[in-house]
Amino acid sequence: MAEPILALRGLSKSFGALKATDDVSLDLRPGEIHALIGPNGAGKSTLIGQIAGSVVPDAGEVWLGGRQITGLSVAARARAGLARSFQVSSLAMEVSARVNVRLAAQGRAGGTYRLWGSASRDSRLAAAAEAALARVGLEARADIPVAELSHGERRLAEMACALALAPRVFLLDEPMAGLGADGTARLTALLDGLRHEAPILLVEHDMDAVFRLADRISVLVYGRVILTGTPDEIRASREVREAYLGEEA
Ligand SMILES: Nc1ncnc2c1ncn2[C@@H]1O[C@H](COP(=O)(O)OP(=O)(O)OP(=O)(O)O)[C@@H](O)[C@H]1O
Repeated sequence: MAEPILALRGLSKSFGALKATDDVSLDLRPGEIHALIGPNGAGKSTLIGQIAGSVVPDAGEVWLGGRQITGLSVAARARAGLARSFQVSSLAMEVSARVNVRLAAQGRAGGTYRLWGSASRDSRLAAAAEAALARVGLEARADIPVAELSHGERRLAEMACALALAPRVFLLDEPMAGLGADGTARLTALLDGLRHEAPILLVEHDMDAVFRLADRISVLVYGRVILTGTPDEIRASREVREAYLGEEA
């Protein structure tokens, strides 16, 4: 079996007496979409925070490509190849998607704004930005201020920013939230192809999207992974149905 690109080992985080995540271990393998599902308050966002570096775990380790990154800052993890997006919009609203995506590409290449970037470097970054915009299908809307884009288009612009980072892993926290049927269909098609560029850890409440996209699903309940399996295995589990899926399964 392929080595995992992202490996979580025994991640725990308590807030006072509440164990938000409790000894969570899971792997993200090359080419896969691994969905993390669970009821409200199960600890999904806390887990994503521990992976991305915004939440400091009480115990446990995060490994990326065979390197332990548990002690690294959010920025250092992003540079190491973790692209987190969604839930909180990170786009600059007053400028275009193209400018946002170019800034993301520039951040990846050299940190902050540089006045005198070399011409070849600039054209490389511009090409990376154009490729990302094309990949999400936003070329025709790329010069409109983000504030004037639809909600679904903003999600695609955020994905283009993440793509411009050429990440090793995508961490997506409820990307379908607030999208209509068209937006969900567009984003589902995009994510479906994206898994081959970098594997995706997907936190999502939209069960149709999860069961359509996921290669494997982990079910988190009260901070613990009660089962990891294929969509069919998750559907067939009585424990999961009782704990979470109810009549939806
Ligand atoms: N900073 C914090 N301080 C105190 N409690 C917190 C904090 N962050 C999260 N919690 C609590 O930890 C538990 C897990 O929350 P978390 O947001 O990780 O769950 P979730 O599975 O992402 O939920 P949802 O599906 O509603 O987004 C909840 O009971 C929440 O109230």
